Amino acid sequence: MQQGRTTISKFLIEQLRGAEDQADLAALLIDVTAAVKSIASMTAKGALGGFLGSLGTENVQGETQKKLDVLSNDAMIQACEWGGLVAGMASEEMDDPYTLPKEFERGPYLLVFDPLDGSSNIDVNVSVGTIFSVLRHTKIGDPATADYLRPGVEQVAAGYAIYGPATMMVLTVGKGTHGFTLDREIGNFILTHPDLKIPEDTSEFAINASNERFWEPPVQRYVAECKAGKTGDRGRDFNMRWIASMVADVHRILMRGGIFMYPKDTKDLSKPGRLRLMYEANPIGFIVEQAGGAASTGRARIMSVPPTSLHQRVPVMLGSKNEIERLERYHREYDSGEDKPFVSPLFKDRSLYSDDARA
Ligand SMILES: O=P(O)(O)OC[C@H]1O[C@](O)(COP(=O)(O)O)[C@@H](O)[C@@H]1O
Ligand SMILES: [Mg+2]
Ligand SMILES: [Mg+2]
Repeated sequence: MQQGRTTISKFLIEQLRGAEDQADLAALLIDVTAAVKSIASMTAKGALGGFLGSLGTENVQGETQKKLDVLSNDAMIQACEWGGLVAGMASEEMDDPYTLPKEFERGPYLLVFDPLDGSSNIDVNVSVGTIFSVLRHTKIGDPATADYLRPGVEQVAAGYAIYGPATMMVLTVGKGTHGFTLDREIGNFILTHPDLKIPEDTSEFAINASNERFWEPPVQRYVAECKAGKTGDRGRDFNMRWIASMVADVHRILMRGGIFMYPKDTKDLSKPGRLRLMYEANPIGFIVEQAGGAASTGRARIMSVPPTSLHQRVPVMLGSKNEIERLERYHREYDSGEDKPFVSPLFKDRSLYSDDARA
């Protein structure tokens, strides 16, 4: 290894010095990096690996599973089940929590993960990722589902890997958010982006605009104002991006600011959002907050939402603080009936609500 480079293990030992069960937590995170390396190698092989395509099975949320969803899930389990560091694991791809085989010692942590985030992108060779969250398990014996249902504020660590042109891991143990890049020649993650900070202001937003007609009015108001740019209330132009891999959108936000929204919509009233609280919103929320950003449902801090089920969905708005605060204000004004009837700034002069129209 070259002199002066900080490996992920060295970094973790330093960050966790003095913390409870520090060696165990560092060891668990290193096990996660082993899974990430094997997922990175599968995704990098693309069509040559025979890993692309669907399996023809569905996960608990009724989504068709890709081969790589299941292989990535297996990679996480294999890397983390044997070391005596976790008491159990739960994932997007498993209906119920995973119970460790009898022969493995139980450890002090619960690991919750989305093994492959953005997997609809895998067949088109666009960046995907893995998201994980670590909670403490204090009880004796194998955890029940209820033991996993803890709010995001109780996470002791969280992170994601992004399988892009470079494979990176971004993580937090509650002392800032830090990024590591996989050096494939030595097979190790090297600290390349210490202490990431999301700027408080931004002119870039990410949302799947095809759902616009299903959004609530505060989100419609926010996006319409961004789209109106210089000609509207915001007085400046905004840029929009949507990768459809949350990790990739969030990674951009950590690198240069911005906000990401997957709000509640009325497309399917049984779902209060698209993203899952336990293994998408909470870990990413922790990372974003530790980088100085904010993560909200529009009405509450994501990490304060009490989980009621393992695969619970939640509205997500996160990134540059001042924009998230604005979105929360729009929700408050809407809920209290304080805001004026929403009119797209694009049509202000011609709308029924404009002074001209009323005259
Ligand atoms: O296809 P849509 O509706 O734009 O949703 C995209 C969102 O869904 C997700 O792909 C959900 O994650 P999974 O791929 O793990 O199910 C996010 O990564 C992404 O932001
Ligand atoms: Mg996901
Ligand atoms: Mg997934």
